[in-house]
This record gives sequence, C-alpha cells and structure tokens, in this order.
Amino acid sequence: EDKPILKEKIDSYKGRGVFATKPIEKGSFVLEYRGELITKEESDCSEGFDHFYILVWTTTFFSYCVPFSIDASQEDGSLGRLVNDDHKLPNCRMKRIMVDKKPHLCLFAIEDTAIGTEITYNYGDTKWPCDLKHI
Ligand SMILES: C[S@@+](CC[C@H](N)C(=O)[O-])C[C@H]1O[C@@H](n2cnc3c(N)ncnc32)[C@H](O)[C@@H]1O
Repeated sequence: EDKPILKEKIDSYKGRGVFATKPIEKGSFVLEYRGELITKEESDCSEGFDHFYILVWTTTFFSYCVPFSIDASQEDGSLGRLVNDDHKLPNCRMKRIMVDKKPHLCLFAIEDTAIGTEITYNYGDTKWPCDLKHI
C-alpha cells in the first residue's frame, strides 16, 4: 500500500501523475516504484512488455556495471508507476534500498513539498521511460 499522502490526478499534457495530499518533508520516504524485478535482457527482448512503465537502472557490482529493470506494466493501483519526469527541478530522487538482498526502488523527497504539488523525479539522461544510472 502507498502512504495516504498522495493521489493520482490527470495532467492534460503528461497523462496521469501523482500529487501530494499532505505536506512532505525534505528527506522523507515518499513511495516505492513497485513491480516485477526483471533483467535488462528480459525487458529489451520480450514482446508484450509495456516499456512505458519499465524502470531501468544500473548498479556497480565488483566494478562491473549491471543493468536491472522493474516492470510495472501491471495496472495494480500502485502510484510509483505513475510518477512523471522532471529533468530540471524534480522534488524527489530515486534511491535503491536493499531488503533481504533484493533491490527496492524508492522515491525520497529532496525538498519540502506542499499540498497539491506534483511528485516528480529525474528519469535520467536518455529516452523514455526511466533510465537511471548507478543508483
Ligand atoms: C512511468 S509513465 C508515468 C505515468 C504516465 N503519465 C501515465 O499516464 O501513465 C512514463 C510516461 O509518462 C509520460 N511523461 C512522464 N513525464 C513527462 C513529462 N515531464 N512530460 C511529458 N510526458 C511525460 C511519458 O509519456 C512517459 O513515457
């Protein structure tokens, strides 16, 4: 379950987005980008994946650069998959948290965020959807 501090709303240009319904303090946990952990190869090769909702990131592992993906193409009511990009002034940052040796991608506020503000993070330098480097 996502925290009851957020709601989904339509923005005419970006489609659906996620907005704060309570003030969010800088540094606090906002939500998890939930979905199925898959390899980069699976997300590149498989037909039928909705690339719109696949988050890709790389992790440095013993000096190797290892790509991972989370497939959030299921309409499961979770909000992480609906957070839009802001390359210039995002109010959140994605961090990788390890729980039981499994990575969880979580958004944290990088500034105090007022009620009604859209939650955003920087997807990365490359094309849609999200391509995060070394998190
Ligand atoms: C992970 S989805 C985010 C939720 C999406 N807005 C929706 O309605 O389902 C990523 C897609 O949202 C749209 N999007 C995200 N940020 C955007 C932005 N700043 N401007 C325009 N479209 C954006 C793009 O189409 C992108 O491929």
